[in-house]
Amino acid sequence: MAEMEDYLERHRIHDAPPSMFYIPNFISQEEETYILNKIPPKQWISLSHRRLQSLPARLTASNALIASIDLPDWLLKPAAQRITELGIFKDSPHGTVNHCLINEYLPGQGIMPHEDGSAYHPVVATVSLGSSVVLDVTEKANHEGTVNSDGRRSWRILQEPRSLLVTTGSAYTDTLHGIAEVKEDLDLRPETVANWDLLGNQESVIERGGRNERETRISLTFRDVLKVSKVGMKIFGKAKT
Ligand SMILES: O=C(O)CCC(=O)C(=O)O
Ligand SMILES: [Fe+2]
Repeated sequence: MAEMEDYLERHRIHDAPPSMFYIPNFISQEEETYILNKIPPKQWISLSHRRLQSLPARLTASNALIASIDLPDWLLKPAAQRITELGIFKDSPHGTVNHCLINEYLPGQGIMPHEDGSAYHPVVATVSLGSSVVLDVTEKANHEGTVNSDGRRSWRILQEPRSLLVTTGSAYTDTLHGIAEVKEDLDLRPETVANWDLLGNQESVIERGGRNERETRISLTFRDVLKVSKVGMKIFGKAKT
């Protein structure tokens, strides 16, 4: 247990709001290919700037997960299981993750700055697949000693394929996160990338002159939805008896 805490602590992004953790190569290339091949090709919900899947089900209007089924095995093993082993969900209502949002971004696509909100226990674990991308994190409130022209501090997190990003604490509650709609991320260097020291492959960023040409990226965002109703299951059970 203490070992796992040390492990996580070594992956803390010091130059970011508390608390964010970045683990490169969280899954292997084989595991990445396995997951990508398992994503159901016909269940995408198309939005104007990306497409997504909500597993095991979409949340209701009141943010409840009505789940008669659990997350599928291909999300549980290895990804969700390994995330739970980190201990980051030990204080969450269900002690583990029960929901995964899958987002797909083509080059030039992104997501507007937003917060994930109160439907979830305030921990999100994001596995990145396929392409590197910069996540922009901006504090919500104005703050003294700022660097942004509008008076809010911001940080750039480079998420490499197969990495894990954990967002919790005030990073979850007091910041917005978004992905710019650009085909390449520019000016990536130790001074501009908050998690530079934790990257798995700094060399490839340097070799490309600090440019990241985006390819198709798929993110898996694992969370614990607070409100879970097994009503679907119960009705089914009743009907059978
Ligand atoms: O793709 C990502 O890394 C971010 C996705 C996200 O912010 C969300 O699903 O709420
Ligand atoms: Fe989000």
